[in-house]
Amino acid sequence: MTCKPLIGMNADFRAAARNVPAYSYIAAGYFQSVIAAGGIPVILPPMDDASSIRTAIENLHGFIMIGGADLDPRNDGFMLHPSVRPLDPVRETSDRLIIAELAERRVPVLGIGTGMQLLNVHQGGNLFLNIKEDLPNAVPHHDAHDPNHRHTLNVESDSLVGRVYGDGEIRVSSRHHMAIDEVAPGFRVTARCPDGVIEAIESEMMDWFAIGTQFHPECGAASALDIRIFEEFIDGVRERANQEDLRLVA
Ligand SMILES: N[C@@H](CCC(=O)NCCCC(=O)O)C(=O)O
Repeated sequence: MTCKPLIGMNADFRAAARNVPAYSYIAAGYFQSVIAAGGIPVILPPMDDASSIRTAIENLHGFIMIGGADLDPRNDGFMLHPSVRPLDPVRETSDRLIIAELAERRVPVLGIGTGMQLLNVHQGGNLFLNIKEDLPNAVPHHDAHDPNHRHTLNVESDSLVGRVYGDGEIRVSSRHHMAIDEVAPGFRVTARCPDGVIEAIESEMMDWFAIGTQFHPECGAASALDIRIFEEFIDGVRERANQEDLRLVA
C-alpha cells in the first residue's frame, strides 16, 4: 500500500440536556495522532444499524476504539457497581456492533482505555469493576484533579509496546478505575503497571492484528515516544493491507 491508510474511529455521544442538543464528539488527540503517524482518520458517529457499520468498516484499513466512560457490566452479565459511570447507551450499542464487525472481519484494531476493555470483553475476557476495591494495593490509576496523571510501566520486550518503549523508565498517562481481570483467549499481556494492573494486551492470533492499551498514548501530556504506538499500528495496518492485496491478485 503506497497511499495513506484509512483509520476509522468511533465517537462519543452526549444526550440532549436542557438547552443543549445531543452531540457526538472525540478528543482531538486520537485523530491528531493518526494524522501525525501517517494515516487518515475517519470518524464514525454512533449508529445502531449493523449493516451501515459493516459497509463503513469494509472501506477502512484499520480502526481505533477510543476511551471514554464505563462499559455497562450488565451487558456482560455482571451487576452494576456503584463506581460505574456507564457510557451513554447510544454509544455503547454502536461500539459493540463495531467491535463485533472488526473481530469478524479481522480488521486491525487499536483499543485505548474503554476501547481496550471492550476488545477484551468482546473476545471473552472480563474486567475488575473498581481497582480500589478489587486491587487495594494498586497505585492510583486516576487523579480527578490531574488529567495528565502518569505512572510507570513494565513492558514485555518481544511485543509492540516493547519495541516502542525499549528499556529504561517508562511513564504513561493513566485515567481509569476499571482494569482487565482475565485476559481474553488469543491475547497476551504485554505491559503492566509495577502494581500488576494490566496496561497493554496484544493478539497472538496469526490472522488478527489487534492491540489494546489501558494507558492513553493520545493524551495531551503523551511523550514523543507515545506517538510511536500509532506509528507501529499504522505500519502494521499497511503490512496487512499489502498482504491482502497480494492475496487478491494471486
Ligand atoms: N472505563 C474506563 C475508562 C478508561 C478511559 O477510557 N479513560 C479515558 C476517559 C477520557 C477519554 O474520553 O478519553 C475506566 O476504567 O475508568
